[in-house]
Amino acid sequence: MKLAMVGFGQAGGKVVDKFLEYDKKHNSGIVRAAIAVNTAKADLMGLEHVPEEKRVLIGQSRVKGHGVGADNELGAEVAEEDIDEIQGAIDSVPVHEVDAFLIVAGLGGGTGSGGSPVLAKHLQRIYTEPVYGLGVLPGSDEGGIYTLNAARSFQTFVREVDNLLVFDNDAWRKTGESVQGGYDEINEEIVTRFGVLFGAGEIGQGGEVAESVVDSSEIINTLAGGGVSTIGYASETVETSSSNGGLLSRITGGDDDDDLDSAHTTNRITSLVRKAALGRLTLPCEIEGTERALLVLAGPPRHLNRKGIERGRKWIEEQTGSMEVRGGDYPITDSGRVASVVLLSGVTNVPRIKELQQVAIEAQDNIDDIRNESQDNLDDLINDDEDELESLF
Ligand SMILES: Nc1nc2c(ncn2[C@@H]2O[C@H](COP(=O)(O)OP(=O)(O)OP(=O)(O)O)[C@@H](O)[C@H]2O)c(=O)[nH]1
Repeated sequence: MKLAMVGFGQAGGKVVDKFLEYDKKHNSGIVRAAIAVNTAKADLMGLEHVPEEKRVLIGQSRVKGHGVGADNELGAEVAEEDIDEIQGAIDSVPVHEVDAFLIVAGLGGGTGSGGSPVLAKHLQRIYTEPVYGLGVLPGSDEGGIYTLNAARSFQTFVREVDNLLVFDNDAWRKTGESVQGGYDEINEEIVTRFGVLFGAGEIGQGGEVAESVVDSSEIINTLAGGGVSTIGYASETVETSSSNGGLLSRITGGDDDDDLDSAHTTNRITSLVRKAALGRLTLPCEIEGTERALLVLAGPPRHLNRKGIERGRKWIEEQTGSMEVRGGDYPITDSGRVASVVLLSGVTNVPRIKELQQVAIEAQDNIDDIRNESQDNLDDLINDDEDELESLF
């Protein structure tokens, strides 16, 4: 699936930068275009892979390249005022070659949290391609203003996009460690999960044709209908071998050894599907009640089979109660792993979202206290930021 990605704010920019790195490394061809938008000049300068001409600094007249300091109302205003500058960068994207837009942002800050819904609304008005969001929720130790921003942004973002894929930093920080310490690992996790999902169906030249192909339309159909999505992932190392059975032998079957292999392969797949769906999801939730799901099995073709995928698919149907579960494979010949990705779309029973909604309601009452507390933090942040900028120029 070919995407035009827009990283909005610091977290969004870093994740899109990482997607580009992943794309180069795996030759997966999912990032057809990448743009980074920010109010902080230093954040844009810190990116490694997004081309310089695709880095858009907005709000210069308001915040002079220093960021909006977790003020997401200001983030939204600035995005509206400078939407033409963002559109200017999007104008150079061959939109007819992309399957969808993906706007990536941390929902706890100011720029991405406020600006992403504004951009989503704008893109929906101009283009016919679906517009998805990848929203990162803050760690619960980050403070009231981050939670409040996330609560508000989430509500607006989910309304403006065709589907909001969510990653919860809070569920991914290591015990006893603040989330700030571990962004590299977390971003790796995000990119691996979404990379396998979006990479399915994008088989490069000379690649294997999948036995039951997952293509862009299956991903789009699973995400259609809106709401919130989460992703489960599990993988296992497998022995690599040059004696690759290939498509024909997988269809025609083989001798007894092959039957044994095939049973083993089927069992491995079904166990990986369970691990993915029942293990840590990008947004932890009850999987029962999920509206639609997609199962992707990625890895060397000889370690994938239709029977395993079919069993895995049926098992997900039983667990979720959904009648709309798709499944297929994503052959990667030279991979040393078999990975299972489960996309659960339209999830409803999500404790973290209920908590955020509660926060948004309570916050209406004590917004001034939170803002005052955050103003002190903001003053410190701006001082740090200025020191950082001075050292860069
Ligand atoms: N997963 C992940 N989360 C991040 C990263 N950087 C920041 N965050 C999270 O994103 C939120 C802050 O958003 P940022 O993207 O830093 O803020 P911003 O959109 O640039 O807005 P301002 O800095 O307020 O102008 C916090 O909840 C952080 O936990 C990152 O590299 N990876």
